[in-house]
Amino acid sequence: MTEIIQKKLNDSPAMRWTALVLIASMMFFGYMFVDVMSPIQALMESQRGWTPDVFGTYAASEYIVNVCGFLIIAGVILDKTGIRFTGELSASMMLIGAVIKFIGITEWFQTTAMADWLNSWWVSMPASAKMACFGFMIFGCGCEMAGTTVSKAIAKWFKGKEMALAMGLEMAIARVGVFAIFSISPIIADKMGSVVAPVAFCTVLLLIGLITYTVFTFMDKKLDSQTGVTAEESDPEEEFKFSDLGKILTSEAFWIVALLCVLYYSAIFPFQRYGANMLQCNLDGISAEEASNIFRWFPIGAAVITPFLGNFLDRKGKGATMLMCGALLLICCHLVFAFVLPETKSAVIAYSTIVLLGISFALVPAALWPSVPKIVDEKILGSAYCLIFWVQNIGLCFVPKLIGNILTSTNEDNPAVIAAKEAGADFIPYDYTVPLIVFAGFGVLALIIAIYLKAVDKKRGYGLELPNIK
Ligand SMILES: C[C@H](NC(=O)[C@@H](N)CCCCN)C(=O)O
Repeated sequence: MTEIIQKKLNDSPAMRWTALVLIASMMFFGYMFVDVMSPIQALMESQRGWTPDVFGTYAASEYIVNVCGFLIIAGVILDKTGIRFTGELSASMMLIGAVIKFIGITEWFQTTAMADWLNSWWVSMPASAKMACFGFMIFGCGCEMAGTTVSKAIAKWFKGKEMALAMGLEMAIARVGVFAIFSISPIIADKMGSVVAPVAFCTVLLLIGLITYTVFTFMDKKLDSQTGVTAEESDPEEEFKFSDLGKILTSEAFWIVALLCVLYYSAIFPFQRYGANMLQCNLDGISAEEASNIFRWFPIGAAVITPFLGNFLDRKGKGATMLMCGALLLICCHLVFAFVLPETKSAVIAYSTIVLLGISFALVPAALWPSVPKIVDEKILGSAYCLIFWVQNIGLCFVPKLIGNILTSTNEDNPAVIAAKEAGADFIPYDYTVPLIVFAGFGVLALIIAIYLKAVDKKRGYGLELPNIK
């Protein structure tokens, strides 16, 4: 008897890589929007009165609704409705949030009655900042939900194929987005003479992201029709149930990965906020722009290396070992920044440590996210990713504030800081030793958990050290 083997859409490399480009575009534009204001903080202060404190509140607003439980609901939505609906919902929320933020910072909005009312309470936060925070909260819900949806979509399209490479490429594309917006946001603001222009630009890009994801949903529908997955045919045994959430939360492997994730990323994304200033404080006589130029090799280094490590993971495995190496590198880098750089003030050491940190930022994400499908069932993968993001978001929301407080309190008696403040200097030479030790401390805990994960994997046989390509 002749068996007819039907080729599915994701069996074609061209089709599955096209799908990846479509979904990664949405995340590329999303990550651009996240950091659109970061390089124009000084302009926001002069044009809209956003002090560093206002900026801190604005940055935390991205995560606050997620931390309050939205990501748990997002996981249920993802597992109950699937990647097509959730992706569209996420992209739409990102766009709606962006539009609110755009309106909030326009010249026109500042003249409205609503702005007068917003200015009448919590007066240290200007009306523009309150509206921007509100928009950023909605955007943040969409962006994090999109991040988990994209991981689930890649796991679906690349299972048994180049899954880690695809996840690595998606993250690399997103990091290039951060690099790109750091470079072009000040140029657009300068050319158009307003902080509104870069935000408007990124809002339009988010609309394009919604369109690219919509195109992907048609491809995904076709894939489902080929694999025979339809709403009517779905097996009740295979359907997501609320009790599955309990299964995830009582799984030891889930908590190991979630804790590793929050500890590692707490020493990365919050550090990203202070990194350029830390370099300026530790290298004598360099400008903020020169410090940023050194620092931007960090996301770019990670972007270049992540796909190669993803490819290595697909073919050779060694995921748990990669997590350990990444955490170890992170500790070494933060300790070099804390103790070696202030003594040597060497640009070579600064550059090489930034590149090494970039390698760490490639090793851990490249191994962490593709490991999740190995420890949880596919039907609860969306919820698992969302719950991991939820635990991670708690760190991302509060660690920047913690580091800010530590930086302020450990520099209260610093003569150089006092003198610079008294002189009204633009640049304050902070001593970053204690915040950097705290970052290294997160790394030490992450390393201990990574070692434990490797031992658990050996005992339970999750296959974290095995290649993905079968
Ligand atoms: C894939 C992973 N993304 C995350 O961890 C997000 N929860 C946080 C994104 C931060 C920007 N808002 C990554 O980028 O490695």
